[in-house]
Amino acid sequence: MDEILYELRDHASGLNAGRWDYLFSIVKNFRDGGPGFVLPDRNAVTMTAPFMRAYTELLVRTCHKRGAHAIGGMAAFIPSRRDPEVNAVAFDKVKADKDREAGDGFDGSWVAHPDLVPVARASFDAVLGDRPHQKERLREDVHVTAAELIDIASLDAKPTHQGLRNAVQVGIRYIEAWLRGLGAVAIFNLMEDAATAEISRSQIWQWVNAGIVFEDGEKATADRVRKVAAEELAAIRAEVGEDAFAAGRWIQAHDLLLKVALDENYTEFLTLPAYELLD
Ligand SMILES: CC(=O)SCCNC(=O)CCNC(=O)[C@H](O)C(C)(C)COP(=O)(O)OP(=O)(O)OC[C@H]1O[C@@H](n2cnc3c(N)ncnc32)[C@H](O)[C@@H]1OP(=O)(O)O
Ligand SMILES: O=CC(=O)O
Repeated sequence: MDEILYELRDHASGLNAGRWDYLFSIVKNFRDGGPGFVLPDRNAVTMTAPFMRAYTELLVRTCHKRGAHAIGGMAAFIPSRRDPEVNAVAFDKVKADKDREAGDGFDGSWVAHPDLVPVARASFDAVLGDRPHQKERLREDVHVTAAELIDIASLDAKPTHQGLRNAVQVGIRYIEAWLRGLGAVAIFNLMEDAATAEISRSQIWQWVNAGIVFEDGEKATADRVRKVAAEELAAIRAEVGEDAFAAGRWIQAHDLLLKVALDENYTEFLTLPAYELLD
């Protein structure tokens, strides 16, 4: 982070804790690093996981040492103007996330949706008051080692069959939207973008290649992934109806997900083969 700030010194005002890109980088770079690097279901890796906390606190310390702003990351929860229950969950989750960031020393944050601006603002105002930032908090109490930044083995959670299904669902739905020109999409009330879709397909790749055994005693195999993907494609077809299914790019999305999740040679970015499918 010191090097990034140095190189961008004439252009950057701070660093953003891009949590999803960070998580994708971790899965991607350590995908075949052995059992100690197998991540549990994506939704079980929250910002309070020790290695995520370590990296965000180090970001605050590094930025403030250099006089740069530490900018918080994007919580995935999307509010809904139509569903008060979904809205309440999103507001609660985002409030907890922004309270943590403001308490940890971030100077501001990033939100996915305009309705979350007042939520984030309230969390930061409670800590900052009238101050525009808290760069004077140097966080010299933060001492993070390289090992702590990748301490995945300390996570309690394990990959689950439902986590595999969710990764397949999100992967197909996101790639289908991407092929129609969308970059960020709300799926199951969570913000999905290329980084979160990359996490989903890379986790499938990692679980299959590591031969993970799920809680039901079944192994993660390519056949199991294909079966789940076929079931999910059928469920989507029933959900959207024949006309919308035919008008969408569902089959291409299904096929591409299987390719980037199961090909023995891990594809560097899922968007590379996806670009070849664009009109
Ligand atoms: C993980 C990462 O890498 S994060 C970085 C990439 N991700 C992003 O930037 C996500 C940005 N957010 C979004 O794209 C959207 O909020 C979505 C796709 C998640 C949800 O969008 P929608 O389904 O359109 O949300 P919704 O219907 O509630 O929108 C309500 C209104 O707010 C607008 N809106 C929603 N998000 C945004 C935004 N980020 N900025 C400006 N306006 C927005 C909508 O256009 C809509 O406006 P309208 O009432 O005039 O039509
Ligand atoms: O780019 C944003 C992120 O959270 O990753």
